[in-house]
Amino acid sequence: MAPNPAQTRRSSGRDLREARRELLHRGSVPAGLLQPQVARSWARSWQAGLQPCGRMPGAPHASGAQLARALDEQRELVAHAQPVMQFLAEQVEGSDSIVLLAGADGLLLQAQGDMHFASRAERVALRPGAVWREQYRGTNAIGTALAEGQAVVVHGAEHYLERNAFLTCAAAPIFSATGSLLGVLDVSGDHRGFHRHTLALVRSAARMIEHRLFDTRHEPGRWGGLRLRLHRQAEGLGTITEAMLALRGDGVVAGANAAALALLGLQWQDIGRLHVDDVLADPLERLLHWCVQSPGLARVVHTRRGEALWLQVEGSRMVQGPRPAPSVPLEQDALAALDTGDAAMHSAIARARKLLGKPIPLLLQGESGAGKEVFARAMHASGPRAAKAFVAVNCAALPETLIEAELFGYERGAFTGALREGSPGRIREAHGGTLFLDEIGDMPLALQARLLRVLQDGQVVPLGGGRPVPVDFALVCATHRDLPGEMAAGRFREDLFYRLNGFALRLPALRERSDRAELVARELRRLVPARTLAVAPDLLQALLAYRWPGNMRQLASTLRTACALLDPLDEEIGWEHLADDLSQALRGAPQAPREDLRSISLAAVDRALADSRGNHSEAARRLGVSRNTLYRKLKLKAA
Ligand SMILES: Nc1ncnc2c1ncn2[C@@H]1O[C@H](COP(=O)(O)OP(=O)(O)OP(=O)(O)O)[C@@H](O)[C@H]1O
Repeated sequence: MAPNPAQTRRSSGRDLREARRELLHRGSVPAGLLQPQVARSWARSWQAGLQPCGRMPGAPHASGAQLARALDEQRELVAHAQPVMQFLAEQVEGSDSIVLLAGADGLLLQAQGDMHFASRAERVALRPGAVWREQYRGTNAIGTALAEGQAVVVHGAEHYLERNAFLTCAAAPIFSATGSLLGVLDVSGDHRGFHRHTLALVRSAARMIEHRLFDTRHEPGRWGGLRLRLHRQAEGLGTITEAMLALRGDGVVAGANAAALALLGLQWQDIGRLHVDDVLADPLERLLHWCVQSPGLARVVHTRRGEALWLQVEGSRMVQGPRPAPSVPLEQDALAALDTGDAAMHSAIARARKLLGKPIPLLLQGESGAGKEVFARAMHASGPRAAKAFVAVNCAALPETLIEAELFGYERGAFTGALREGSPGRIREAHGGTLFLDEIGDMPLALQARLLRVLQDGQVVPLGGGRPVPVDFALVCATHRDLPGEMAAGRFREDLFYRLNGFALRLPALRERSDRAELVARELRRLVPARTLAVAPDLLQALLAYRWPGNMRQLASTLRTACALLDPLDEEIGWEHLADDLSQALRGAPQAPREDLRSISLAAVDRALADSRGNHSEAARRLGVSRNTLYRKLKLKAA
């Protein structure tokens, strides 16, 4: 295991004095005198314009009402943290220390422990309501753990502000099941009482909170999917060292704890993307079967890497029951969730829904970042193949030789560098599920011929020979290229085009969508569920008028950055939360075509016609207008 930076040797008093002198003289942190985490934090504190000595710079402090609101918004975290904090306070009793809980914004929410020390801590505002982000208070365990996303000890004069040098603090971040930082748990005390074991204690306590949060959030009945507990030993199941995974009904890994990431070699980015079949050799159907047959029974499973693990699986009735027929749309299935009020999107979703479960290949067109993959995933999750794999292959991202092996698989020893046991290939992995071929327009001609054969024959022949294997999958392809143009230029096979293009759907570019305000609001709710954020009115206007060349991808990343830059008590996103280049682009933004009455009414006509399968009487009825009015509008449209 890699040594934890927080546990390596602490700097001596001389090192720290020397480092501080250098910082004040040269304005940079000297190498080698400080622990790496502390050195990085000193550099950030200096860059934030903080002076190590002298008067304390201004730092925000929540009013009673603001603190009460923060406690209410984060009540789940606070409720689960409380008993753990009490346990921790008992462990450090008599050591002149207090236990603190801070939110992800550095706002201290709760304190427990030694009242005598608490009154000393009050003098440096180490109490609920104060904000301990690094930018206000320099290097400190809470702020530094938040900035680094790691457990950290900040001892004595390692604190950037000299006034905090009487403290020794150990803090560990608390993560949600999807990897977002929920807060920090901290033990702060008099620096003379420093104990090497405090950090390990705080880290275990943070794991306990994560474990409790995970467990209750994914309780069968409350969570509609499966909850998996995994451990190398049967006795480890049910303890806080167990790995936990939450699976959606379609098998996508929707949540994990840190132990699961370590045990299964996953990363936070994999959550929401990986299917359990990519992780475990035992397929989803088997897990579902066990869940019904003997929930909670410990069994042995194998990971894709071949390791044997003990597993307990539990799930709600919803997962165990038969899936609803695809023709009965659920109120809020994944496709419905994409319908945020734009007419073109609504019509695309309505038409896509009719294709679910039918053997018609779909060709998704739209600009880069418009959400084609998100749309394809939503179709998969809303259709009858949801329990099987969704396999996405980006044809532009791999060199020709690799795509061939990646897609069609290979026999053992087929080429140098191949896995000894061979590989089934992505097409076979999609068997029963959905194969999503992104950037299909970039597929090399030779592979187009092979793909065509697979689609015609319904079987795949692995590289290096071997017997053909029958495959059955729903096919969704996406491209932002003009395929007819590519065909005319001889870069795309016509016969393949007609095979792929069972039905073409074009997703609108973001600038064409009339639901941009709703998309902004939804994304903010998703990013910061605990707070109600507003956007400054002039900024909102600029966001809505901007052309968004990167579409949803660019909008989502802009809002993510803005939320990261918010101060803890901010309730509004303003220009200061945007990167300079985007601010500039927004201020000089050429306006997107305004949503005028004519285009709104024509979009409504399109939508009504799509919903009524082109039946004019039905469409007129849906619109609440006469057939003559509808014909007039259609004439206007054609003009
Ligand atoms: N409806 C949506 N709501 C919120 N975010 C979305 C939505 N659709 C897409 N996004 C965001 O945009 C990003 C890009 O989406 P996606 O990969 O589906 O686009 P794409 O059209 O397939 O892009 P490319 O052509 O470049 O592969 C996603 O990672 C997601 O963050």
